[in-house]
Amino acid sequence: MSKDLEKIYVIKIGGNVINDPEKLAAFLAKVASTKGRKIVVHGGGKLVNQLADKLGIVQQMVNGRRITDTETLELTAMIYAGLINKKIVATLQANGCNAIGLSGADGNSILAQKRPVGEIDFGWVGDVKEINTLLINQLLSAGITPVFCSITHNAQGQLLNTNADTIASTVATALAATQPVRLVYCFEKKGVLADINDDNSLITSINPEKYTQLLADGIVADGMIPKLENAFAAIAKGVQAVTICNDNDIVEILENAPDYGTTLTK
Ligand SMILES: Nc1ncnc2c1ncn2[C@@H]1O[C@H](COP(=O)(O)OP(=O)(O)O)[C@@H](O)[C@H]1O
Ligand SMILES: CC(=O)N[C@@H](CCC(=O)OP(=O)(O)O)C(=O)O
Repeated sequence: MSKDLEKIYVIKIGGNVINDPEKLAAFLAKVASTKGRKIVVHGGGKLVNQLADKLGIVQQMVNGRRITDTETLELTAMIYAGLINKKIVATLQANGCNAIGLSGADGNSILAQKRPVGEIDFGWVGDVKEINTLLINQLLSAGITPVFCSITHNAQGQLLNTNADTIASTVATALAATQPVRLVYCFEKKGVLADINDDNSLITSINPEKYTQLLADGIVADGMIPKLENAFAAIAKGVQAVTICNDNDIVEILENAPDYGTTLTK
């Protein structure tokens, strides 16, 4: 891999920030101002929870992943691939960043397969099989920022719901085979915290051994579990750097300012 290649940033934004219009607008303005090749990834699980509640569709999460029945799949596709994706793209456009919104079906960008039924039947949840790096690289070369939502497809007409942290990790990993990639998970907290209620308890660095301990001690839970699993998978498969940080700090993180966020190490 040539060291001269310009780094690609894969930036994932979390559901709580998406649900706060002011925070989301401020974050996207910062992303738009970032020079170089970048990819945005989003889910929007919090908004789906709120709407499902209003519609009386009971939701169930297991290890941070949504059990996706047919009604839930339709709701998630409408919200992730529709409203949220288009709002993010429109806001990037308003900030002078030419972006294009994609589900995994668009341009066959992310091919997935339905998760096999094991101990738990996750329903229409997709595990990623293949990333169309050719298409992504063509878009990046044309100066366009791809914006991926967390809906994928199986190439047989079936949409699937895939965790957005997994999309970010697998896109970053696929691109890292040929060029340097930096993966940044942005959410509403300062990073991984030793005490979830204390923003001053930032854990600055985590390796797999420390993760095992944090998990056993119940310090990381819920949506932080798939985030960390995906972060470590990316590091193990060649992504240069992975950080979990606050949405407010994205510029500082991309400029490598010290003391921001949690850095993952091998
Ligand atoms: N140790 C921890 N530090 C920070 N957040 C944690 C921790 N353990 C669990 N969490 C939870 O993980 C959530 C992030 O995962 P998730 O709900 O999937 O959000 P996102 O949409 O940002 O991916 C945080 O909002 C927080 O409630
Ligand atoms: C299978 C699965 O769990 N899919 C996720 C996709 C959205 C997501 O990951 O959204 P956040 O990034 O906001 O958490 C879900 O429906 O919640």
